Amino acid sequence: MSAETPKKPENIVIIEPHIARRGLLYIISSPSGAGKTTLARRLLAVDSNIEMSVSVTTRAPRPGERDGVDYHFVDRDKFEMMKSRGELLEWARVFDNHYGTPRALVEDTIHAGKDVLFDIDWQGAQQLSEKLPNDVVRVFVLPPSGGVLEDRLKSRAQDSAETVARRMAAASSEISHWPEYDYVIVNTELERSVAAAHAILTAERLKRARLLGLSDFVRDMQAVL
Ligand SMILES: Nc1ncnc2c1ncn2[C@@H]1O[C@H](COP(=O)(O)OP(=O)(O)OP(=O)(O)O)[C@@H](O)[C@H]1O
Ligand SMILES: Nc1nc2c(ncn2[C@@H]2O[C@H](COP(=O)(O)O)[C@@H](O)[C@H]2O)c(=O)[nH]1
Repeated sequence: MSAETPKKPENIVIIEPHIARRGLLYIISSPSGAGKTTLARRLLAVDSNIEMSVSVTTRAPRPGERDGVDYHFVDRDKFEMMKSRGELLEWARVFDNHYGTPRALVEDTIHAGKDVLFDIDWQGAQQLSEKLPNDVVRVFVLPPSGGVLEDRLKSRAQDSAETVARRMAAASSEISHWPEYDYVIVNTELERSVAAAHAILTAERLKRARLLGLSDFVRDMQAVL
């Protein structure tokens, strides 16, 4: 031990209580291009106890997108089959394509004691909120302005001019759903947005109603006081 390292007093025991907690479903929505995918990736990088829900979609892959990583790319028949078999927890048509959340990964992740992160639109957020009202945490991401939103869609350089125009035309209607969310992040500076998204996750994990093992923990403590 170096001279600078303070010595831990012998009579102090650091207790790290393991208190059982309900897993949460962390939903990020935004108008296309506001930055939710970027934010979601950064959140996964700073927190190892949350897993991404990889959606199925009938949309064609963008350059660089990988099947099974960014999405499960499926045709319309496969999508409909998954729907009819009850394999999707929620689904929606967005910009002429179909998107859905595979149920199995969400259930497996929750059972494994981890939280699940969703990059889904307002329709999906509504469906999950109806099915699991106590487990969802909903975050809406706004761009700093309409002009910045358009710049981001264009500078991403992965969609045609027509696609960018269609997404901009839908932006106002999508933004109108912000009051349905628990939190709103204006994504101006990415680092601040990542910090805000992580702060929300940390605080939501500490909510008393989610700490299933808290009563036992407190009772055991009181028993020896
Ligand atoms: N805070 C930020 N500052 C500058 N650029 C950003 C910021 N956040 C995201 N971007 C950039 O904006 C573009 C759009 O971001 P992203 O793809 O994450 O949006 P999205 O909301 O997931 O869009 P979509 O719904 O179409 O998938 C990307 O090029 C990304 O690098
Ligand atoms: N309801 C759902 N919406 C989803 C899902 N996966 C993605 N999305 C949303 O679709 C749009 C377009 O996404 P893009 O990758 O084509 O730009 C965007 O708002 C996503 O959040 C899903 O499983 N369910």
